[in-house]
Amino acid sequence: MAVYTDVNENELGAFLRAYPVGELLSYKGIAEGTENSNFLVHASTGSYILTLYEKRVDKADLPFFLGLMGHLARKGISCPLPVTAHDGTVIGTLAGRPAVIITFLEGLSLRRPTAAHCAEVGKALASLHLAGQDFQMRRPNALAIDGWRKLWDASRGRADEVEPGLAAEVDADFGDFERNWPAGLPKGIIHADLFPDNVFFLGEKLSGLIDFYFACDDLYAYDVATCLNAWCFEKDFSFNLTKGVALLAGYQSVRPLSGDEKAALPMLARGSALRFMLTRLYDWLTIPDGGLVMKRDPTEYIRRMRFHRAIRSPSEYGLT
Ligand SMILES: Nc1ncnc2c1ncn2[C@@H]1O[C@H](COP(=O)(O)OP(=O)(O)O)[C@@H](O)[C@H]1O
Ligand SMILES: N[C@@H](CCOP(=O)(O)O)C(=O)O
Repeated sequence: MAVYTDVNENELGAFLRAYPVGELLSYKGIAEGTENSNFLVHASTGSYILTLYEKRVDKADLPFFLGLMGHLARKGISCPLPVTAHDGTVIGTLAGRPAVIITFLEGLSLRRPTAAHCAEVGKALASLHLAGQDFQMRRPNALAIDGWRKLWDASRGRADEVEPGLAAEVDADFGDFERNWPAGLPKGIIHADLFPDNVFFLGEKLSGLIDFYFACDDLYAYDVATCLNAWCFEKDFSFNLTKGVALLAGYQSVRPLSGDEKAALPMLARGSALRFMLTRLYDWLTIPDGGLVMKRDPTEYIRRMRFHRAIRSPSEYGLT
């Protein structure tokens, strides 16, 4: 459920008059998504997405996220383009929330991606990394190790309720990450949340990337590791090597990974699994059942953490 704030027809009609989108024809709330309220808007010039930013997005980050989407769209990445209002601004106010209009992308997100889809995602991720290289704004990753530590401090006391032994397991992991997190690898703009719900396809062809609200500066190979976690595991938590081979080959057909990046993949994939386990665990323990925020199962990412801990060589992900 992702309509936390309701919008009435009159206020939306007035809001839209500030943008070059024509007259409001119809609109409806979009159930998918987690963080913000989203609406599909039909106006006389076409379809748009209206996003109202809710409290978990830091308003100070909006110029970075929206500037990045504009930059990537202009460089040929298929992602939403924020619409500029008649007065030259992009961010307006609607129903008391910061609000924007972005272009609508055609396509569907997939519940069961195939290896062919994984190859497309790998290519798109590498193209995004290259296209972001000359983006001028910077945003440190709020969910790097220090951010993980804050989430863990808030959740550790109840972690064993979710999985007995989890507190000790994650404590040991933190020691490892703090000593061995890779330094000196290529970095730049990363998406940081390129999960299947944020990628659209038309058949086997990738048609768009959305949801740049975790984008930041971090290691490119960390973004690759996040995609391995999000795209290449099956429902039974087994790693699908065919999908790993496809995703990594797709990525490397656009941006080859260095030897150091390849060697770091097991540590990065473990770290990324911990990062998503922690945000899920925090939500699981702090958000009341029946609330508006959709809670995701942290144990799916505990399984991935264990898988990566047992990896002996990056070739086990499908690197050749
Ligand atoms: N530019 C877009 N074009 C088409 N649909 C979109 C677009 N942006 C968002 N959506 C729809 O809105 C949903 C939620 O968007 P998302 O950015 O993932 O929200 P949240 O940040 O709240 O998770 C998506 O799953 C998709 O259905
Ligand atoms: N991809 C994250 C949750 C973030 O949700 P999104 O709707 O903003 O992509 C996870 O799976 O934990």
